[in-house]
Amino acid sequence: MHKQTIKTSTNQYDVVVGKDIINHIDQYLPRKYKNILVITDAEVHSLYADKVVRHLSAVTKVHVSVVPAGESSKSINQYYQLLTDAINYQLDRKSLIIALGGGMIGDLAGFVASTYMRGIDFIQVPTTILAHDSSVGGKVAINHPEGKNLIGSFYPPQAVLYDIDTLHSLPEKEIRSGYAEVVKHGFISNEDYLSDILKIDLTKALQPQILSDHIQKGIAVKASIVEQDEKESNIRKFLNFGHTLGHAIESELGYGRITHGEAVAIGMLFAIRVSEDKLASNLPFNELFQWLSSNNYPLTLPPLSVDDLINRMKKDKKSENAQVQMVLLKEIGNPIAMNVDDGELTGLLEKFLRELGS
Ligand SMILES: O=C(O)C(=O)C[C@@H](O)[C@H](O)[C@H](O)COP(=O)(O)O
Repeated sequence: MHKQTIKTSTNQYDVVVGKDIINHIDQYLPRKYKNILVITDAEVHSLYADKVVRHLSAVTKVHVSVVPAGESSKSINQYYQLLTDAINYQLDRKSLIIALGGGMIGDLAGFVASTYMRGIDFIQVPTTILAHDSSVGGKVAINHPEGKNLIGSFYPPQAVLYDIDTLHSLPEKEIRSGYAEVVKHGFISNEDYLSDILKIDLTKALQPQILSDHIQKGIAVKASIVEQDEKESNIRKFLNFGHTLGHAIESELGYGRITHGEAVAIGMLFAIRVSEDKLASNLPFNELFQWLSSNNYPLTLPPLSVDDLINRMKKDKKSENAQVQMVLLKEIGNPIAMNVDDGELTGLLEKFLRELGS
């Protein structure tokens, strides 16, 4: 078992990564909670919810709310329904919400916890590779049809309990989605970590030791950034590498048409092309492209309007005065957040989409 404590200027919590955590979840939770709501999705529910409930109901009252799997559940309607559940289950300020699932569940349940009665405790129990990123750092949110994560808050969990046994039942699409964020952590931190990641073949069974090592390194990269800049006034933006176009693609296509990680993968390729153009950076575009393509990431998109994508990018949270800001790389491990003006962006995006054959 590996434990990392995240310490920011305002709070502190542990991220525990290990095996067989779900089967002993009662031992990881403080006894003080008398009423717990587990929020999960239909797929995770069928795999793990019974276990969680069985282990917790011996010590406390437990309710379960299940939402449909997929990004489209990060909606205002689903959020409202969960608040209604919390009221009906008589959760009070001393109650706990457990987010059992991937990034969508962590974001949605965390946002419910951050707003119900002005904020109650929540714990992240991630079950996907992607959640090594989303469960750490306290960003919680739901989507607006106009843009990803536009409604949200910074609301750190009380703990992250990451049972890596859950990762071995993931469908390929989920493995791809999660690994895009692992690759992102490699690009913004260091060359050795990145080249290690790009050696892995996602189409074959992942070796538990390698997977766990990649995840722990990703969490460490994220932790060190979040500890210095929890509210994203500066270096936390670097964690958004690949997300400016990635989020625009997700919302433009309609949430759930492409996974978050698959969209971020395309976004990282674009950010590399922009870095080459604006910073004359020498980055492994071809190597990343090859790796993505041999691991079956979708790299062509249905026809999308460049103007519409740019309008979406302007709604990104990094934008100021309707100016698109992107995270670029001077080199691997050396990111920078830069404004890119509309004219330049149009030309670069048209060229990039042609290059992808979209
Ligand atoms: O934690 C962060 O900060 C990140 O940017 C990590 C991203 O991978 C994650 O998808 C995050 O939720 C995106 O944040 P947003 O502020 O761009 O919505």
